[in-house]
Amino acid sequence: MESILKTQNLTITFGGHIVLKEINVSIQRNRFTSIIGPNGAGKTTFFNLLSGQLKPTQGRIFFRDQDVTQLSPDARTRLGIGRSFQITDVFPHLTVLENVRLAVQARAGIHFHVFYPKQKMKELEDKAMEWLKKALLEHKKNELATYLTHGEKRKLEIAMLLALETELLLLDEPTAGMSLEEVPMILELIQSLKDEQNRTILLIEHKMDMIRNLSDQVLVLYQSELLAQGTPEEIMQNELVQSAYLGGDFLAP
Ligand SMILES: Nc1ncnc2c1ncn2[C@@H]1O[C@H](COP(=O)(O)OP(=O)(O)OP(=O)(O)O)[C@@H](O)[C@H]1O
Repeated sequence: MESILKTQNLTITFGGHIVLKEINVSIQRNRFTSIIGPNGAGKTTFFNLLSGQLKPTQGRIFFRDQDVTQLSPDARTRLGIGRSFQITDVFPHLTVLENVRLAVQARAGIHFHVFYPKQKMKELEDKAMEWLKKALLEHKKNELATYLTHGEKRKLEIAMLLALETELLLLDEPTAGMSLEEVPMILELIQSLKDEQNRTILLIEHKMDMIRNLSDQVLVLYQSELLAQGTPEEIMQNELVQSAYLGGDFLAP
């Protein structure tokens, strides 16, 4: 199995407090990998290191065998590491389509001009519509982003991420803060991305039951360390994982 991303002894400390300690993982190309663990385990920090928002205290990150440890977030996006946008990155007073079009423009490296040729603008919008369709949000294309429900905003973030056309997608708890009715639509979207089998997806999630059917591989972070990695079945049966979560709802079906 071909690996697309590797970390080597990845470690970060904040003011003497170790948040991640010597994390060694290998992420398989075109596979779906979930990262689970309790609050404060270091999951988001791990993503921040992969996307370049943070630099490690020690250790290295390799993407397609290239050492990217010191590269900026933009340089990593250009190489193919895409991090999901946060709701705060969305322009609230632009429409859904305009937000995605801006991501398409960013990907194409085109800056906005007042006299932008009409035909070119149409091409960008057509491309943006493709991503909106994929994110199951085309019916909201003319809605101002500010009026979307929380779940729809998360779908918009994913549409903007898809518009960057990166090979690796980093999704940080896309269902966080959603109402129960909204969760299935995001799971459906993630499942459809997985079904295309041409992307490598890394997903952070709190609960095992959410990702059991989606994941090829699961990484468990616990108290700053990689506690276990394996298939969902292996993780469910792993004694270390079971004892770490004894009494918690983490392994609940
Ligand atoms: N920039 C920072 N400065 C200081 N401490 C930080 C910083 N970023 C994260 N931490 C600390 O690192 C630890 C891990 O945080 P992180 O957000 O990565 O955990 P998490 O597993 O994503 O948790 P959650 O599931 O609650 O989102 C926490 O104790 C947090 O306070």
